[in-house]
Amino acid sequence: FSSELKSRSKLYERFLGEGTFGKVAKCTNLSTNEEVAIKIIKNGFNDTAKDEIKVSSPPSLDALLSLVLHPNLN
Ligand SMILES: Nc1ncnc2c1ncn2[C@@H]1O[C@H](COP(=O)(O)OP(=O)(O)OP(=O)(O)O)[C@@H](O)[C@H]1O
Repeated sequence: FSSELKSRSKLYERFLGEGTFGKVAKCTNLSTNEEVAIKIIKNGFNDTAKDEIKVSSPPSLDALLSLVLHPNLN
């Protein structure tokens, strides 16, 4: 997959690991020099990947407070 990553201006550096849904590679964004981990999702796991992106987005302060202050919790 390294040629595809290069074409998106990311430099593939090394393989980091493999999970159930895909492989993870360490890359550098050549326009910002930022180091990133890129997960290449296996075919057939598109929906799972979308769920994972939702989970990794930080919740808002309001969302966290609504959990802490929920009337059913002591
Ligand atoms: N941001 C990261 N930095 C360094 N290594 C990472 C990073 N993300 C993933 N890895 C490596 O890639 C491996 C696979 O990650 P991935 O998220 O695909 O699977 P997992 O969460 O370990 O397991 P599963 O897919 O079963 O949930 C990890 O075990 C880890 O070694």
